[in-house]
Amino acid sequence: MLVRLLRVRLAVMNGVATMAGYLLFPGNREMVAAWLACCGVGLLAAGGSALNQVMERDLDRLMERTRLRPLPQGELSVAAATGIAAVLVSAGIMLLLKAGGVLPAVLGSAALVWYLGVYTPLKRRTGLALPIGALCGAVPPLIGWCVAGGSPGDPRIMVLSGVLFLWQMPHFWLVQRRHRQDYPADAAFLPSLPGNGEQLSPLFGLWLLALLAAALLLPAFGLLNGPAALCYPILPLVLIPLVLLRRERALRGVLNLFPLLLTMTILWEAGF
Ligand code: HEM
Ligand SMILES: CC(C)=CCC/C(C)=C/CC/C(C)=C/COP(=O)(O)OP(=O)(O)O
Repeated sequence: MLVRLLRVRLAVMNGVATMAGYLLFPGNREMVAAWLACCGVGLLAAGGSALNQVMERDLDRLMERTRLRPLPQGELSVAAATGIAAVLVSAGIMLLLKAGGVLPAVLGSAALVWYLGVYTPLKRRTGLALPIGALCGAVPPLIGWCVAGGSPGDPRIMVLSGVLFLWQMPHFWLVQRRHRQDYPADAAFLPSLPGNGEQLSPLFGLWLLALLAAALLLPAFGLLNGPAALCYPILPLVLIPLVLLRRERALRGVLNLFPLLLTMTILWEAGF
């Protein structure tokens, strides 16, 4: 039940993205702080998921994909879910404070407020909620970078956060297409985004090309060198034939792994 409430895989992947930001910063390898940051972000994302489900329990009841979640199923009360979220969010903020001081904790709190206070309400009104919500999803690498000693305005971390920002749109569009029955064109909530027809919309392909171009900025900016930079283009280039062959299930699987595979390349570059 808690796995469904906390969306553990999504929370863990946000922790992985935090590690990518930490390892991208050259030199610093204080791994205790790195792990504290990863766990802090993961706890914040998990707590955010629980509060998001408290706020969306009416919508979750309507969708096939979400109707089995603990609140629509009556497995958990609103008070209990809110209490669990409060513990997780408090713990997450404390871990970020311990990992890197006030700035990471403020960034994490701001991302959480954006997710719950901007993205979640906007979802009911406009499909533009997606790119707006993707801003908070691009914050985890920034948190890792700042914990490692980087400056939040450094172009190098802007490239990595920008890649994660761009990735979130095709990531969600494929989820939405997989559950298209939950997103009818006339949905009173969560208006469908372009690209929800039978075929993948040209917008999906264009957005994926933008993601690939942004991803290739990492070796281009010297953020990846040596063998990691040589092998790295394989990662985004695998996506192109999957789109052309319309292998959506494989495309969704590879795309969902994209943040993990990107982090592993940065881990390789960092000499682990
Ligand atoms: C606006 C941004 C995003 C939206 C709208 C979005 C939407 C979704 C949705 C609807 C699901 C399916 C969840 C379910 O059915 O229970 C999902 C799954 C997932 N998301 Fe996202 N997501 C976003 C950002 C992110 C970010 C930033 C990450 C991590 C870096 C992430 C990682 C994942 C993972 C790992 C899964 C589970 C995939 C699986 O179960 O195989 N997502 N996302
Ligand atoms: C540091 C920190 C807290 C960063 C934020 C990480 C984070 C929670 C990003 C948002 C991910 C997201 C929009 C998930 C989809 O929610 P949804 O409500 O659209 O999914 P649903 O349709 O399955 O309910």
